Amino acid sequence: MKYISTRGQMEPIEFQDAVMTGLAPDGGLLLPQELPDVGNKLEAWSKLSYTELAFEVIRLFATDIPDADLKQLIDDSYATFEHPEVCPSVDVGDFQILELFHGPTLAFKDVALQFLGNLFAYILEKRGGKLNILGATSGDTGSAAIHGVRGKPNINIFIMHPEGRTSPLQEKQMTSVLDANVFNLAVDGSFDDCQNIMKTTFGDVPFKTEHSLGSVNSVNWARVLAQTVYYFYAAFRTLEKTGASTVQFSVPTGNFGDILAGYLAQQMGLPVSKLILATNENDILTRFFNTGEYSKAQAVPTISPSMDIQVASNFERYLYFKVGKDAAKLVDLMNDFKDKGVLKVALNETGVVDDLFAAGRGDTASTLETIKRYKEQYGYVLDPHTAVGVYVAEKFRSPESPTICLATAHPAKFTQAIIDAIGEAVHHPTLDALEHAETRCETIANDVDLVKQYLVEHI
Ligand SMILES: Cc1ncc(COP(=O)(O)O)c(C=O)c1O
Ligand SMILES: N[C@@H](CCOP(=O)(O)O)C(=O)O
Repeated sequence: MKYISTRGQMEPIEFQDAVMTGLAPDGGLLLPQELPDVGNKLEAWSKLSYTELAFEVIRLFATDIPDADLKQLIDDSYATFEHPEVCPSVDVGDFQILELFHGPTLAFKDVALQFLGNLFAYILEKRGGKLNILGATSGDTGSAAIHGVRGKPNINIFIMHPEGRTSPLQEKQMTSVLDANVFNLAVDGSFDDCQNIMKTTFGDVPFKTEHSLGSVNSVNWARVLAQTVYYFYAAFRTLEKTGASTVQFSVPTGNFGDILAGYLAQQMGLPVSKLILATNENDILTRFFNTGEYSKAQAVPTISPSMDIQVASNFERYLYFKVGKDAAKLVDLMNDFKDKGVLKVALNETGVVDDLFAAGRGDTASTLETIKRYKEQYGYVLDPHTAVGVYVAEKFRSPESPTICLATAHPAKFTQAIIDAIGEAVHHPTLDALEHAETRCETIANDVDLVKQYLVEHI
């Protein structure tokens, strides 16, 4: 399996090169040349454990890693999860809640980043050399990535977060990791600013090459790939439980990485009838799927801070499929967005961009109300991001197709929102243990050159 850039200006490369490259040199995102059709494998796959399934899915894409090595990488990566099923689903009201928060940092990011951390170490051990990771986070990628690579030889990790715009516990999870290879930078700006600094730095190809920069964000193909696995796993559990022939997924969305993984699973043959895209007040993606217009806005802080994003990195991968894999058309659209702050696609005959998607937004009041209602009716506490997904899913219930709502983080990470919703905090021992932890973090202006200078001084 070889990888190409959405912008068409790169020779195809192998999986391990794709993992180390992160963002393509032409500024595009990497995708496999072809997606495999796995329709005839689904029945056999439905009987596998999570790690067995991860092996079968990932080996179709990681064709330059020997099977025995890949199996070991996967087993090591998911041994750190506290639930034996890795990503279990539970019945809550009308929905299946897919709990993706049983990894070390209590968010869905661990599913891919435990694997990616081990994959980086594996590739560096085989090839030699060093890797300097530059990442941007609105709260969860940062700590999951840091926990995936802390203390690993020949890897440094530099994570930028928007100062004061993550939850206090999310910040503590990152800044309390004191390993010498971990650097936290609090940027005076939004997550979009952090992501822009990251992509601009990667866009300076000589600088990126000289300093061996790599990516842990969903820019990295391996992130999206590892996330496709739980769509298959959860669909199998729900299909066998309900006897339905299709499922729908509701996904709280910011950078469009998680829902893209669902889209790819559907394109590969998983019977998904609908992908319900849910945003908070930062609703560029909801507006796009409902109107065909993807137009820039300033991100505002909300109680689901990890989704406070108005430029969605992986949207470019979806758009590439939407324009029929025509790189030139994709580049024109991305240039429109860069130059005019807006890009437009035509609506179909049913008046939407894509019948596979249904999109909606939840605001602060509806998020708090949903958390409260689910606690009162079902004794289940949703985190604020998951609550946005559940709230929007309620509008798109289907009698034939059961809905799986992705629970992307543990509620204990968002103390204030949970107190505001149900009047008391929920706890998790991993987070309680951080109460008196020492922290280390530097503040920095929203300035690409300053970040580059910081990298040069600390690599
Ligand atoms: C808890 C949580 N939910 C949802 C999201 C949105 O996921 P994505 O950015 O892949 O759309 C994020 C951030 O990525 C997150 O941390
Ligand atoms: N919500 C994310 C933002 C970064 O997304 P990624 O999927 O591209 O890493 C976060 O928690 O940092």
